[in-house]
Amino acid sequence: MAKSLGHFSSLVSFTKTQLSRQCARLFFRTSVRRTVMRAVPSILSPKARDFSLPNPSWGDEMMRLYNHYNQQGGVDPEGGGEQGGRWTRLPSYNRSLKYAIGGVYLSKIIQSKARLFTRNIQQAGAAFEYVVFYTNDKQRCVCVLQAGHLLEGPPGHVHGGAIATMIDTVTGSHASLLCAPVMTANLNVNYRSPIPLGSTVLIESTLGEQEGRKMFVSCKISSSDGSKLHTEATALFVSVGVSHLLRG
Ligand SMILES: CCCCCCCCCC(=O)SCCNC(=O)CCNC(=O)[C@H](O)C(C)(C)COP(=O)(O)OP(=O)(O)OC[C@H]1O[C@@H](n2cnc3c(N)ncnc32)[C@H](O)[C@@H]1OP(=O)(O)O
Repeated sequence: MAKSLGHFSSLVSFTKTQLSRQCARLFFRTSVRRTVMRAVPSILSPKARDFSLPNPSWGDEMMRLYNHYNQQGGVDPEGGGEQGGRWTRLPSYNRSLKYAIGGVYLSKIIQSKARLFTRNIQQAGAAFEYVVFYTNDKQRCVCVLQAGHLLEGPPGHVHGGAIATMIDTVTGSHASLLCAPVMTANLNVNYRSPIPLGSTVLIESTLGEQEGRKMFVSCKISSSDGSKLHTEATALFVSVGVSHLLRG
């Protein structure tokens, strides 16, 4: 009797062990399958969100200027000829890496949590809402910026660091159009009049001299009707090899 009870209890414990192993295997397989099923479409997805397209947070002035530059080839009201006078919208992603060939895939593998400073706020309209256009000859860029409430510096006005960030972004995007990758070597900013929080302004970037790897760019920020000058800046960009970025 004692012997058969012993057999029974060892059979029960054997069955329990088998069952728990089977369950563990099943759970592992299911959870791995679930993880893979979730990850694969995102890794294979060829599309990155383009942040420079309108969203519901864009106000009337932002939309008016977006349409002005985007529609009908966005003919430059100041002229500049057929070649230089038409505007093309620059797409905008939340990582610089996504601009490279295969970058959308790479960005999911390399430092996958990294995000471009100006495109990392979840709430639309809270910080930097902007779109950049460039002329066909790539000599000029214009950015329409709507400055959200999270960019406050002095009460009711935009933080100087946020303004410098946008100047770096626009002139940097401009220089990148000509020779990527580039890094900012020098940035000089003159703040002439404060930018009201929530307002829409124009950031204009003009290509200056190019000397070897160096690109000089000038920039100004003005009110959307052009009546007030807010900021003037100059920047120097140096084109670098990819190895410079990997070295850190
Ligand atoms: C599409 C994506 C959209 C996103 C746009 C966002 C744009 C954001 C851009 C950034 O914010 S980059 C981050 C801030 N910048 C840095 O962290 C750069 C740090 N500095 C460096 O990595 C190097 O110093 C630099 C790449 C700028 C230059 O190093 P190099 O070893 O490649 O060049 P080198 O020092 O030999 O200098 C090359 C030329 O530039 C000149 N140069 C370099 N730094 C300078 C400087 N600070 N002022 C004036 N000239 C400078 C230098 O004199 C020389 O002139 P010459 O060829 O005539 O001799």
